[in-house]
Amino acid sequence: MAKMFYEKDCDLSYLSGKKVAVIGYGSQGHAHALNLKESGVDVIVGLYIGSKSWPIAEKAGLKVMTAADATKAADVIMILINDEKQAALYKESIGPNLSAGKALAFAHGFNIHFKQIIPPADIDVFMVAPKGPGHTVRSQYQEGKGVPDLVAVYQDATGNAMKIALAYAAGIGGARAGILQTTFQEETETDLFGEQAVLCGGVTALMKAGFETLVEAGYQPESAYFECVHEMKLIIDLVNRGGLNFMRYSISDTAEYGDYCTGPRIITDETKKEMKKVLTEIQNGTFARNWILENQCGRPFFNATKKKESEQMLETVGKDLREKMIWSEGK
Ligand SMILES: NC(=O)C1=CN([C@@H]2O[C@H](COP(=O)(O)OP(=O)(O)OC[C@H]3O[C@@H](n4cnc5c(N)ncnc54)[C@H](OP(=O)(O)O)[C@@H]3O)[C@@H](O)[C@H]2O)C=CC1
Ligand SMILES: CC[C@](O)(C(C)=O)C(=O)O
Ligand SMILES: [Mg+2]
Ligand SMILES: [Mg+2]
Repeated sequence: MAKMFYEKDCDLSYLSGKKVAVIGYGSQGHAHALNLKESGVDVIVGLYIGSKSWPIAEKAGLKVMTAADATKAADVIMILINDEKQAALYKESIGPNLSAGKALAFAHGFNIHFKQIIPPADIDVFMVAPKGPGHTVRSQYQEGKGVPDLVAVYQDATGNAMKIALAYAAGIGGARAGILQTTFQEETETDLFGEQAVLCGGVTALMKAGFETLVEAGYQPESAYFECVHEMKLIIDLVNRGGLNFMRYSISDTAEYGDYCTGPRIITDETKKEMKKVLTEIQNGTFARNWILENQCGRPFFNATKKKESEQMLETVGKDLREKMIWSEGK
């Protein structure tokens, strides 16, 4: 049984009298910094001179400095810049400014697990990984809710690493939803697998294939968009609320019969075999090596695919439909 923590298990006072540096102010960075600040934590933001995030963080009322200065000033340093840039920043600005008893924190285990960052033994190293996008970590917190977090301790130099991690997770709102104890290895491998095979790669490929099948058969692209893309969230909201059972209670019996007959024809044994291959390539480091190399040679595949994907019909049709929705007015 997984070990879970909730608000009653977390003591925010483990961050009292401590300064937390949030390095990076993007999707996760803005959410962690603002949620912690509103939870009463002393937060600073670490960026680089010329960063486009710098004025945005300052406008939100946060004290901003370079990553090196923020590391010097803080007791807890949470690295929230892009995974592929973390090793270089650590080497240049963070590592040289760490001292015994500080804590280094991550929201994803990639750089520790794949040994791109090797911290000194006299500091705490922990992870608080929200299981959701940064903008949702922020909006859920503002609504009095939270996104579940995974926590893990890689090094416990002070003896308090887990207590500090739980306080941090509570400070960003995770304890309202549930905090699950894990390891850097489990978080890294499951997160990479989930985003590639299911949440991002799997879902977009499924929506695209459905959209294209309908359009190629002569149906209106707008109709295909509503059916295979827009409605996805509405169906998933029901799963989120009450599981597959509640979704199947809400949909028609016709849809439920089609779900049972056709689902296994779309996601077949072959698909599961490929999923296992994807997982193996994550576990044996092939994916990490490819991603690091892709960055070292200027991201040719990433950039070309991003351009092609952003120009596809599904995107242009969807943009037009979303702009005409009543709640989009004035945006
Ligand atoms: N996105 C998400 O929802 C999730 C992300 N994570 C993890 O969180 C971490 C952060 O990812 P994410 O929030 O997506 O990152 P983003 O790409 O959204 O933001 C990166 C931020 O880092 C800044 N930055 C880039 N390079 C440097 C540098 N050299 N020095 C200082 N600041 C720098 C950027 O500034 P500028 O604006 O100038 O580019 C920007 O503010 C990653 O480890 C990721 O795996 C975990 C869970 C979910
Ligand atoms: C699903 C993608 C994610 O893992 C996340 C939002 O949890 C990420 O790396 O952004
Ligand atoms: Mg994730
Ligand atoms: Mg991820």
